[in-house]
This record gives sequence, structure tokens and C-alpha cells, in this order.
Amino acid sequence: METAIELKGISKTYKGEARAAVCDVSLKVKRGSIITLLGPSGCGKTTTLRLIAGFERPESGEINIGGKLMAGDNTWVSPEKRKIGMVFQDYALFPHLNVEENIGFGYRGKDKKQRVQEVLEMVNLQGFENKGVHHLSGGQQQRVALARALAKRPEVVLLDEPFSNLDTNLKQTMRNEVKRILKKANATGILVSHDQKDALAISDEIVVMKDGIIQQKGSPKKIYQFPRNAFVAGFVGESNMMEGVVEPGKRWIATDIGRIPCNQYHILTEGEEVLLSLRPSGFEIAEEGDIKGVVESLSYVGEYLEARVAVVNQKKKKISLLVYLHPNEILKQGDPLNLRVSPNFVSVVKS
Ligand SMILES: Nc1ncnc2c1ncn2[C@@H]1O[C@H](COP(=O)(O)OP(=O)(O)OP(=O)(O)O)[C@@H](O)[C@H]1O
Repeated sequence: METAIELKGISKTYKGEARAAVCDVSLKVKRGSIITLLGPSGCGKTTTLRLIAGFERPESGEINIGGKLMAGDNTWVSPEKRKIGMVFQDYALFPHLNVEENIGFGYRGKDKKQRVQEVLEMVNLQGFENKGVHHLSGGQQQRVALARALAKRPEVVLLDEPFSNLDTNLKQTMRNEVKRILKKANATGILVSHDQKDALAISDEIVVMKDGIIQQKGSPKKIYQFPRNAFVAGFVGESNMMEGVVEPGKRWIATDIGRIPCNQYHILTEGEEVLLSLRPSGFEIAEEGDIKGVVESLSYVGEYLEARVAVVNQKKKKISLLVYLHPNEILKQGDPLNLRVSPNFVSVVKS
């Protein structure tokens, strides 16, 4: 698979700051894929996006776009020459121009009229050519911004917090829409988000960042099921953290709540002490379940039943597990239950 973007050991420290905003970041993005830079405020995701766009200069490292060096020791390519399409958080549309003029703005090709029609079709806004952008809904404005970014057939589209201005329902629709449009245009997309739901729903790959450093890169499923460290386990979804010791045979971990199955035997050593992340969605009620508990509290969330379960089959200390159960389960506070956890939701993490 061809690489659309490659960052090699990129670092950036803002003037007057002691700490690097982005620290030795290396990343390869496949052509046609959608990746999300995900992390809390200040983790360096926007700076990474700005470095790719050419709005900031790295102190060290290389940036390649479409196989061409954009920033490196003796090389600097200015933003307008980078074949980048940008979608800004507030869409940055020109209020005095109509939809067609906004999309065609800055397009130099002779086929402008035709290209504007092509991208209008991609974003499902045919017939809106002459509308003023202030008459459009938030979702429609975002489509215009995306169409403008795609018009110039960029190597990559950068989207800065694209869903943060939309309400919950529209957000869901636009996540699917943006994904559909980027895929249809065969574009490579790099998003910045602090919202794990956005990242899980739209991305082929997620890059989790903290303090300017990449913590983990992988498919949404991999990141969710097998977080590599405690930060990723806590930031992307919720997690029960549990210490344990690897049993002989390396398929089970002995913990305070019982024996926990684990598929990551290839990275384990018998007798080793490990920290586990157990995802709440990995549990199910089972008659033969090893984990014996009592329901402490319940809250019905619609898609699932969120339960706190006090584990009773251990003596050392009180342990309370967060567990997502099927919303059809009929349970009340104080009910005893046995739980089993699937190894697909058990991950060995670094603390
Ligand atoms: N122009 C600037 N001058 C000085 N420091 C900056 C500047 N821009 C960002 N920083 C600092 O660099 C670090 C990374 O910021 P960055 O904006 O990249 O993070 P972020 O993850 O995108 O955060 P947010 O979600 O809040 O935008 C932070 O500590 C921030 O305070």
C-alpha cells in the first residue's frame, strides 16, 4: 500500500516553552485511509496537524507528503504548495460568497465549473450552488467546507475537530457522511479529535497522543480491546485495572477477582507480575463464571446496562468492577451474579 504521509522523528517546541509540544513523532499514513490523532487538550495533536500543513516548522525530523520531502534539514515547502485540503473547526467559509463560489475559491483549473459540480455531487449538495452559506445548517456548512477541501484533488485532507460544533444527532450522521465522502473521493484524511467516539467511528487507524508523544497506533478495535498502557485504557473508553500474576502455561492470569483468561501469551512470562485492563463490555453473566459478585448499583443507558459489581470471591480488599451488560438483563441492587470475561477484552498494559 502506498504511503500518503510519512513523519520521521518530528519535534516542535514553541518559543519560550520548556516542554516540546510534539516530541519525536514518527507516523506513516496509507493512501486512502482515515486516521485520527486523538488525545486530551494540550497533547500535541493540533501542532502535529499544523506541522503537516506547513503552518509550523519542525526543529528536527522529516515530513513527506505523496513521497516528496516537504520539511527536513535543508528543505521547506510552503503550505500552499503542499497539496493539502483543510477543513477548519469553524469551517472558515466566506459569508459573502455563495456555495459555488466558496467551493471554487482559489481553484485555478480551467475545469472549475465542472469540478465544483463533481464535488457538490460527492457531498450531496447539488442544487445548492447559489445559496448563501449563512442559510445553511451546520451539517451543510461542513459539507461545503469538505467539498472546498476536496476540489483541488489534494494528496491529503486535514480536518481539525470537524464534529465539535455539531449536536449529538447531527454528529453521528456527519461522522458517517464525512467517512463516506472521503472514501468516495479516495482521499487520505487526517483528523484531530479529543472525542473517542468520533475516533472509533470514523477511523481506519487511531493515533493516541499524550504530552507530545504517540502512545499507541492501531485500528479502533485494537486500540479499544488491547490498549497498550494505562493512559490509553483510561482515555479510550473505560477500563477496570487489575494486577495479576501469569500462571504456568501463560493462558491465565491469577488476580484478586479470580483467574482471568488472556490471549497475549506471546508477550508474557510465567510467574511475571502484570497490570491488566479489563473492558466493561468484555463481561457477561454466566452460571459457571469465575467472578462472583453482588450488584452494587445499576444505571440503564439504553444501549447497555451499566453495573457496578462488588466482587465477593476475594479476601484482601473490596473490589468493584464496572460492567456493561445486555439492556434486557433484569437485575436489582443486591442481586448475586457470576461473571465471565472474554480474553478479547483483556489487555496487558504498562502502568
Ligand atoms: N502558539 C503556541 N505558542 C506556545 N505554546 C503553544 C502554542 N500552541 C500550542 N502550544 C502548547 O503546545 C502544547 C500542545 O498544544 P496543541 O494545541 O498541539 O495540543 P492539542 O492536543 O491540539 O490541544 P487542544 O485540543 O486544546 O487544541 C500545549 O502545551 C500548548 O499549550
